[in-house]
Amino acid sequence: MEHTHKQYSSFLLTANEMGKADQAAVMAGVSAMDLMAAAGKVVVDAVVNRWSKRSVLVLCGPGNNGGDGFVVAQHLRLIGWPVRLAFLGSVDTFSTEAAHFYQAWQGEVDTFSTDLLDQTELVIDAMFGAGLSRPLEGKARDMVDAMIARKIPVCAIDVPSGVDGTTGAALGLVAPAELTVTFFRKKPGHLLFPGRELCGELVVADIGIPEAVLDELTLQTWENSPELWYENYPWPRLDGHKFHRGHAVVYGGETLTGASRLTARSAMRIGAGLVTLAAPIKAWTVYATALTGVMVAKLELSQESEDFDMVLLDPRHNAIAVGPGAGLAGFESIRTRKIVLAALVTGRATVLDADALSAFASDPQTLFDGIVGPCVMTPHEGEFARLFPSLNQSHAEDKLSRARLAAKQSGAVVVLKGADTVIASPNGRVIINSNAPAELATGGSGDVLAGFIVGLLAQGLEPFYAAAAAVWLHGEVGNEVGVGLIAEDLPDHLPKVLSVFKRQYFPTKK
Ligand SMILES: NC(=O)C1=CN([C@@H]2O[C@H](COP(=O)(O)OP(=O)(O)OC[C@H]3O[C@@H](n4cnc5c(N)ncnc54)[C@H](OP(=O)(O)O)[C@@H]3O)[C@@H](O)[C@H]2O)[C@@H](O)CC1
Ligand SMILES: Nc1ncnc2c1ncn2[C@@H]1O[C@H](COP(=O)(O)OP(=O)(O)O)[C@@H](O)[C@H]1O
Ligand SMILES: [K+]
Repeated sequence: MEHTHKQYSSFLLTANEMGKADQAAVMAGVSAMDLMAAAGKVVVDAVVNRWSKRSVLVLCGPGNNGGDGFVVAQHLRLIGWPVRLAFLGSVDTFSTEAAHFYQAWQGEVDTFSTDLLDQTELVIDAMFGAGLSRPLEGKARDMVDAMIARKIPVCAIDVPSGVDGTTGAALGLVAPAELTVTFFRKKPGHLLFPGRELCGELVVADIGIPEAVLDELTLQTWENSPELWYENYPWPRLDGHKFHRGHAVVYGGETLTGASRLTARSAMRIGAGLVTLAAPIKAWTVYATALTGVMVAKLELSQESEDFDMVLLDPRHNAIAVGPGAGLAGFESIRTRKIVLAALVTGRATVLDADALSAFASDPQTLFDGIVGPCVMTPHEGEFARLFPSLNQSHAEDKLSRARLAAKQSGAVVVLKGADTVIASPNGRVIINSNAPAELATGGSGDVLAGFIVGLLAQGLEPFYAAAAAVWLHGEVGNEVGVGLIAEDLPDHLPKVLSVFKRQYFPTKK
């Protein structure tokens, strides 16, 4: 992925990177004073946009987040809003800019006391932003406790105080905001749970930091957006035929046959020229009766993995998916492992999902050693914990770092699924997905995702983009179907989503 200008809007900045962007802006001649003034001003714009005039309490912390709060308080006061301000810190330790806006504030400065909430209709949370280093304590904690109990609407500056902007973790107690206004670019913590939910509506505002400062940063984190991959999206060639669109092979298990059928249908829907489902002989009739456009290959009981090798002998079979319904009970687990290793050894693009991952729970290294070509693994948190026990959720690492480390450790693109799916490449690049609705939390929707990915791989999209595009389209289809969604709906609503995507990004394409 090149750092082209077009991709900049989906960059996400960690606290450290935001600090560097800030410094680079100052080096480029923008004054830190102007940045703080602009930050306060855009918060006021967002507040006025959302709420009518009402009595406001601005809670200012000891750092620059608190400095922003002083700017907000003064602006609101000047336009006639009833404003009170409480300050948790000392002007002596304020930065020059924050001290300047402290002096400019024309009202009273109260100390933190929960009594101040009595007549308050809106709180501006300017306690802590990017500089938060430990959970809130003492008066700040008491205040947050009372804000939560009284359910007073909150507008947070940069992040709700207590949320780590880089990881989305809540460092202790946090008052959820209805509106969060952040500056220049989103931060990963605005998209990762629980941060995403605690932010409420998120507004990203320009405060005068020049876009060019991004050139000086080595950025590796993006929000998923077609901006990142639409130029590579594999539309059919006008003069093409089906073999130009790839041939995906999906392994089907013996018992839960629906899973791999969903995968195969989804691979066809997203445009694979051909899809073959390779099924054990015992279940072959089920597959052969249920599938029409998808071809069904028969694997003899005595030599299943050899038969699978035979299917893969055809060099046109260029992408493989193993996992959905593959089977883990007793002997099935050994068979699933063999099928996975047979797929990987071909060096062809492979998607490993569900049972293909769990089958290696006792020996993940054998799986990682087998990865010699392009590979995408799509674990949910449970599968992830089995495969990467040292990185599981009970450890301190955040979702972004866990996915990144897992990709590095395994050599595969790792799609760590959930409401905030993270797509990580072994070279450190990471994409956070943000468009998926909760309705996708239904049996079989992961099987569909595996099908979308293998279908895009078959059409030649590189694994990181294929995973990102599939996850985004999966989210869009989820939104298109909406409430009442079942997994079966997803592939069949894809054409509508694809045509909207095509019209928007390729308005002149036939
Ligand atoms: N482009 C930009 O970047 C711009 C950034 N801007 C704004 O600056 C904000 C970042 O400011 P910041 O770096 O001063 O950090 P901030 O969040 O105010 O807190 C740091 C202070 O809190 C303290 N402290 C930490 N945790 C604590 C705790 N639990 N309990 C008590 N104290 C605690 C910490 O003390 P320490 O941990 O060092 O002891 C330190 O004194 C950013 O979010 C945005 O709003 C804008 O002005 C415009 C341009
Ligand atoms: N709360 C949620 N919001 C958005 N997407 C979700 C949510 N929960 C799950 N998903 C998505 O739904 C899919 C579920 O996949 P998975 O857990 O493998 O289910 P299955 O094995 O039943 O197919 C994943 O793509 C995941 O990211
Ligand atoms: K804040």
